[in-house]
Amino acid sequence: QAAQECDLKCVSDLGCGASSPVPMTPKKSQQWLQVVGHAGSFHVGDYGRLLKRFCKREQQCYLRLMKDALRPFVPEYHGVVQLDKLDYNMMDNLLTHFITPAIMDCKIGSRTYLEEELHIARERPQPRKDMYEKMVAVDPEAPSIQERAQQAVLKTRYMQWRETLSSTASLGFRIEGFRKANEECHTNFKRTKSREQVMKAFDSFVESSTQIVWGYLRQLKQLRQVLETSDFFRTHEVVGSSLLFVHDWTGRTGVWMIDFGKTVILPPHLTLDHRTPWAEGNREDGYLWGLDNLIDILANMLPT
Ligand SMILES: O=P(O)(O)O[C@H]1[C@H](O)[C@@H](OP(=O)(O)O)[C@H](OP(=O)(O)O)[C@@H](OP(=O)(O)O)[C@H]1O
Ligand SMILES: Nc1ncnc2c1ncn2[C@@H]1O[C@H](COP(=O)(O)OP(=O)(O)O)[C@@H](O)[C@H]1O
Repeated sequence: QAAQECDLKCVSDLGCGASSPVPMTPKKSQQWLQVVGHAGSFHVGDYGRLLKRFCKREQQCYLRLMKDALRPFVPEYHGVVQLDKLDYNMMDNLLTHFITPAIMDCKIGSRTYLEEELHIARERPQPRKDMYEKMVAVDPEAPSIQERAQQAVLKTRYMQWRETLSSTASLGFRIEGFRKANEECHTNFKRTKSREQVMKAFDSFVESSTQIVWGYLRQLKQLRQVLETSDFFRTHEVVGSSLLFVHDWTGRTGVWMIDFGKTVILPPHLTLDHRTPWAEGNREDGYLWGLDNLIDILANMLPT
């Protein structure tokens, strides 16, 4: 995807107590690649930073995350900046310290739309033609008679269909796409559903390197431990968020949580364990259930 270098105007700093340190990375041309996600949302900044189109919900999450035990597992957040009259959230570019990295985006959780989106779909249904077209491109038989007549589907219906077609519903995560160091890009995982299919895709991503699998497994277990104690995690419905896996030929690995555009704070009386199955109203997102399955699958890729 195209990304461009830019001169920034800082419109708001971190009023959250997080330090805004002296840049550790020199002001030089930065490398960045987008695996999946909305096109045109990002710009590459200086000093190893990345700009993502401003989303208030995501900003609020990053401000809270900068004060939470999860801080080491998310990109460092540097406030809001303006570029060509548009606002952006500025964060660390996670690829900065890798050499020609391989990158994978894994969407975690058993539900990919917010409960509030379900309410809106009921109150003000807005069938979408673009989603109908994406659906029939994968499976011409998928739409119902009514959907076929309208040539349109509701977003929540499309999202549920994507969940059951992939491993989201059965394993609590799905591979969205990856890019290998040799620039090979793989994004055709809409039907990757079984443990065996996921394992095969993962093996291709790490090019059968046991050392890399070990590295990721260690980091995922650390992340799980921290998630189980995090105040942020206990008090938020985390939907549509991904784990970004990055490694390079030196054997270095890194896993970070990204994309908090659909992560919302819960009402004060409610907390989640992220493992209980979702039933409408309980707000559970299956995040830890998915992470448990992911860890189990990676562990099974190692020699016994
Ligand atoms: O992956 P495909 O099948 O193309 O479907 C996409 C993803 O589910 C996006 O979720 P994410 O951003 O988590 O990857 C979602 O964005 P949001 O739900 O975040 O908006 C898009 O909704 P629209 O942006 O409404 O089209 C939807 O079209
Ligand atoms: N902090 C980051 N550092 C490096 N790459 C990133 C970072 N954030 C996002 N990306 C890249 O951009 C892609 C899309 O990011 P995401 O936040 O999920 O966007 P969207 O909300 O449009 O889905 C990721 O798969 C990854 O390749």
